Formats: sequence, C-alpha cells, structure tokens
Amino acid sequence: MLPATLIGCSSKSYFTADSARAWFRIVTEGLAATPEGAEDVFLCPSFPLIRDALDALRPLGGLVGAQDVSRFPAGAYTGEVSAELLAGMGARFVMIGHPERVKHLGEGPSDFAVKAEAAAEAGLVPILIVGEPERGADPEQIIRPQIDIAFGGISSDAPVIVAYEPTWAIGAAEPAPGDHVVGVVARIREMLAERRGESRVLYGGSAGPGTFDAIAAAGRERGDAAGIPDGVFLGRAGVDPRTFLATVAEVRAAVAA
Ligand SMILES: O=C(CO)COP(=O)(O)O
Repeated sequence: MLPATLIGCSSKSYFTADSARAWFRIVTEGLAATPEGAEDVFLCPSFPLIRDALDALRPLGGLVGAQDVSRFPAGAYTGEVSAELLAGMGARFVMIGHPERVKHLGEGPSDFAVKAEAAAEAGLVPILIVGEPERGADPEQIIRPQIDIAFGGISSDAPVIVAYEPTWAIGAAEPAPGDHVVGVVARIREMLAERRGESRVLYGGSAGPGTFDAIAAAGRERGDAAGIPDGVFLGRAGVDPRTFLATVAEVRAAVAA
C-alpha cells in the first residue's frame, strides 16, 4: 500500500556530503518530534546517499527513492545502478521522465518505458514526471501519451506515482497556479483510473511552503476534490531541511482540515 499522502524531495545533485549529513540530522529530529514521524515523507537523493537516507528515514516510517535507474539488469554495465540493487537495499521508488534528464542527457519516452519496466520488475514504484513543456500547451494532449508510453510495458496492477511537473514551473520563480494544477491533476486521476493498481498524484515545480495550500484552496473553490494532489514533490525548497519540514507540516495540516 502506498501512503495516502506523500511529501517528497528530490535533492537532484544539490547535496554535498556535509549538507546531506546536516539535512538528515535536522529533518529526522524534526520529524521524530511529530506523531506521524516520516510515514508520509520520502527523499530521492543521489545514489551514494541512498544508504544514509534509508538509515535516517526508515526508522521513522519514511520512504526512499532513486532519481534514476539502469535500463539494464544487474551485470556488465559499468557505471549503472540496477533496479535489483536499489530494491534489495530497501528503496521503494524510482523517478522516471524528469525533464532535466530530457534536456541534459537526451532521454526520451522509450527510455522511460524501459526504465519503468525495469523498476516495476524489481518491485520498485515508478514516480513518473509528466507535464507540458511550455506555458499554454494543452496538458491533456501531452500527458496522456507520456503516461501511456511510460507505463505501456508494466502490468496494470503495478502501483504507480505520477508527479505533475509542468516543465515551465520547474526551477521557476513560482509554482504553477493552483487553479491550473487542479484541472490537470483531476484529468491525470481519470487517466490512472483506467489502471487496476494503486496510484498517487503529486504536484512538483517550484513547490514549497504555501504551494499545497494554494492548490487545495483552488480545489475547494472549484468543488473539485479530485484535482487536489496527494502531496507535493519538492526540488530546491526541500534541499533546505527547515523549509522541507515547514512544507511537511503545512501539507499535514491541510490534509487533516
Ligand atoms: O524538479 C523538481 C522535482 O522533481 C522540482 O524542482 P524545483 O522545486 O527546484 O523547481
């Protein structure tokens, strides 16, 4: 079973050994002081930090994901990190389809499909990042194929997470407007309802304190509960441990309200 709410951070390539140590210390202290611990929290750090992330978060019920996975099985693939290794270590998630991997590493939909398959085969849950590349592009037309292609090779029973991250809102001055997010998340849920397995939908893209509240308020205003995501997926803001803790507190309060 996937947690009902998920508040996560992809630390991308931001952490140094020292800043990661500080993050784990501050975040685990903060979460340990809450009744929920880390039961709704996950971190996708760089590969070398996966063990530290597991040691820090798992005792509090938190989950750990990887930012990428090899398309190959364990074997003679120098530099690769197999899904089997990640799963065996205790990781639960693998990010797939992030626009930064498209832009900087030339990945595309066929890579995402192969990686989702490798992940699911090892029992890892793919976190598929979807979203329109430019402001104004039709999210409906873009996201449906992203989901269909990436999940085309995995069983309909496999659990999946979709993070709605419009490319224009990643690394931007502000997140996508709440009203826009609500409309797209509701559609993504309809697309995922065609699958048999469990799914969660998150929002990411310059998310931080205030983002989930704004989306939830827009959802209530539209009377569209299905448009409110199951949580948020932070980049930059989450790399600051105190901002991450503030976001966790905000989402928990909003969900409980
Ligand atoms: O890409 C992201 C998470 O996957 C979001 O990054 P930022 O929050 O830094 O825009």
